[in-house]
Amino acid sequence: MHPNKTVTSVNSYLKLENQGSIIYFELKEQQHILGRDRTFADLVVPEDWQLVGRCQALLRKDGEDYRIYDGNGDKPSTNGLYINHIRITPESGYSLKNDTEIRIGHNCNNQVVLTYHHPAQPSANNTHESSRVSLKNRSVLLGRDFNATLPLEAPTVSRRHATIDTDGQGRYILRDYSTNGVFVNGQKVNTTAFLSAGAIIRIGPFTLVLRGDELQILDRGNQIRLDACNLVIQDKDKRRLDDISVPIEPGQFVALVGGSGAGKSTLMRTLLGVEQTTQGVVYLNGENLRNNFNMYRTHIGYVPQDDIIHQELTVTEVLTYAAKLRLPPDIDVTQVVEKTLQDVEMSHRQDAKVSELSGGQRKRVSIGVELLADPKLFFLDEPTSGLDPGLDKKMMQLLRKLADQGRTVILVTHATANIKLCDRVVFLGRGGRLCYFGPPDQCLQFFGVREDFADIYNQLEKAETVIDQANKFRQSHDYRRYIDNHLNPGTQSPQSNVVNNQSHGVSFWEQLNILMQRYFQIQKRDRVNLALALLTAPISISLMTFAIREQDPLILGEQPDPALAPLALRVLFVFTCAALWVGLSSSLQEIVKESAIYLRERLVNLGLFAYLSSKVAILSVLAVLQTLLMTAVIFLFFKSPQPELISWQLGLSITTFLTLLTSISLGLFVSSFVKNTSQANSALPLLLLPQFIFSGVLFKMEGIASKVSWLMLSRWSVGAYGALVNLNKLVPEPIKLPDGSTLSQPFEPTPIYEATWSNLSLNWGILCLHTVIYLAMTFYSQKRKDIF
Ligand SMILES: Nc1ncnc2c1ncn2[C@@H]1O[C@H](COP(=O)(O)OP(=O)(O)OP(=O)(O)O)[C@@H](O)[C@H]1O
Repeated sequence: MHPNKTVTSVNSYLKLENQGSIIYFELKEQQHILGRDRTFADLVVPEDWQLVGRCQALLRKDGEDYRIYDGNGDKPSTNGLYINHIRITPESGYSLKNDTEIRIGHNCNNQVVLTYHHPAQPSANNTHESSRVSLKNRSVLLGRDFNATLPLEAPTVSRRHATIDTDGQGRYILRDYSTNGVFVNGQKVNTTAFLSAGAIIRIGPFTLVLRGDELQILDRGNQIRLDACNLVIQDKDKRRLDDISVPIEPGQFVALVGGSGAGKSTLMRTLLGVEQTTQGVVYLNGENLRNNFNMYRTHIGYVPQDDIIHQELTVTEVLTYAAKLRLPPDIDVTQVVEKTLQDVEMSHRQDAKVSELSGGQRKRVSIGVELLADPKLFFLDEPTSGLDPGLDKKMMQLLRKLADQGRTVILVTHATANIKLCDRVVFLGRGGRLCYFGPPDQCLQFFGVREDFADIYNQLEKAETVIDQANKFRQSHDYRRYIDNHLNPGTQSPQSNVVNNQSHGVSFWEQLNILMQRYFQIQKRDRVNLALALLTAPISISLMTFAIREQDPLILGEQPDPALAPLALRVLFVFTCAALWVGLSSSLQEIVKESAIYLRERLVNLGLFAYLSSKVAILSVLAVLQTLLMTAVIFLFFKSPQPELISWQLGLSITTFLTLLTSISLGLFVSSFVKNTSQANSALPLLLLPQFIFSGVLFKMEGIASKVSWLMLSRWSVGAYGALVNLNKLVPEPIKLPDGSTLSQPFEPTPIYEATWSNLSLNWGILCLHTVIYLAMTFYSQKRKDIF
């Protein structure tokens, strides 16, 4: 049969489509071979259809229809045959029914679509969703909207995601209105893009192609296969992954197991695309994952070992904030959250605080957070660690259910009691060696073990045994059956070298608003901490009144008093110390305590600027409240001086607020680089003591010490308080002794406390400068954690 010829036969036939060119083949014989080489094939495609192998597929009559096998039915073809991204093998083949669509090659940018038709049979393809639309002389709307010309239903797609129109010169122009963006030929569209012939458009999980005047859905993204090919990670003196290849089909539930330190987490991070390999590539549906990470970041769910949820929020709040951050603003968040609660079987605990949940329930909520965007590829790092056997079983059953719904689920686990629920087991030995890949039952057989997986761990204790087992597996029939026959090395599509610049999805202001609301809620819920943050400084300052009793240290009395100025300085120093202390304690934990959540959200779409701004904004509000309480106590217990420059109330409030803000910024900076909360706690004395020593209050700053004191915010804070109070004026004139000498003053006037506008603004200005520098360093420190 010839290209584009009308089919009138009642016999079954194949339609092959390659980038818009179509060929038909009638099927009449008991057996056919499809390929590029006439010596093997009777259904011969043109030589320039390079994607089709010389012997691509074998078709054998099977009742009224045919069964198709990859390659020659014995050896697999290079580019493979795929049905819904699942590879058809040479051994078992696939039974064709009328309208079955099979793809040669699995990268949808570069594949031949083979459709089997049998006019006398009912259609096997019972989806009535529209998969193509004409662009001619019309404006086309793409999105979740009910009235969209081409409806694309997925949570990561906006209601009005994009439009395509014709410009005056007959070109098609795409306009992006979405939250999660549009990619054309792998490049993120910046508002508008012209579409060239054959352009590949990615919207959420959907892949579309422009063919002539028609837009076709190539792939709905509801199935993801993963091919890891020859992965090697070699550090200087150590191999962490040793030439690992594994094919993972859509809908499979796969466990990564092995002894401690074998490399399970490393392999998972590599499959997830966040670990750089020395050699080898991970392909998702045939595309290089790392090169296209930006396109896939919203389609991959990842539950790390640490919980990715805030303890202070309720289950519903956790899911609602996560949905608002990750999904388009036009989505019905309540509905999505309700469905997710049902999926993870947590509806009955929706109003409970996360801190009140059991370990297993917390894990379910973390899984729920990741399910919000309905990812088709799902990774979990030890989701059952710390759970009792009953909860372990329940968790594994939940993951099985998720895989049965069409998701590809990959987990690292040490608990093997329920591993039989998995479709595939990846057994790793020390040094990242692949000792087995295949179904769990056959894993036991392969290692000659009856029923306990623990016996395999014992077998693989010695390094030599691991090498022997890895070699044995590579030579085995299982390797050919479960790896060679299914693996697809993928194709490098022309647009695969995309710069992975982070797409922020939800806009900066929306993210800031959501993050501020969430952070405010968390602060509000932590009542004890909030009370301590607000009351510590006022209580400490009021206690000072017992120490100084009846004296009014900030007011110049009628009698010259040589002890007044040092006392005033000590009082002002306590104001500074109190502000410094509470500022640092309010902020030191704030980044490090949620680092697991930050890293996960950052990998999806969290904007760093929005994140830090939300911290600074809420902590500034806290600083305002702290300032109000501190100044109120100071007014209550200390007689107010009459400064010459600015009113005492205003000057005191500004200086206190700036001291708090600067110490908060310093605390955030430290919080951004310490490894855990106990390191953050230990850092507090280390931060405070130099501030005390180099403040210029306890010791006279000379030589190098005076330079160091410039770096101390305490020096500038006391300087500003001193200038306001006019500390120098409190020092009495030097007393002349009868012998003509002068009595040395206990406190010498210094320019640091000079009551001039220039001195006051210098002190305030440098406090602001410190704030800006600490925040910039925090930004940089957080940025360095970025994987891309
Ligand atoms: N970032 C890294 N840089 C260098 N070496 C690393 C890194 N992460 C892990 N390793 C090393 O790689 C090896 C594998 O570690 P990995 O955490 O993947 O093992 P695992 O099988 O997950 O162990 P466990 O079950 O104890 O969590 C270990 O020897 C570990 O010390």
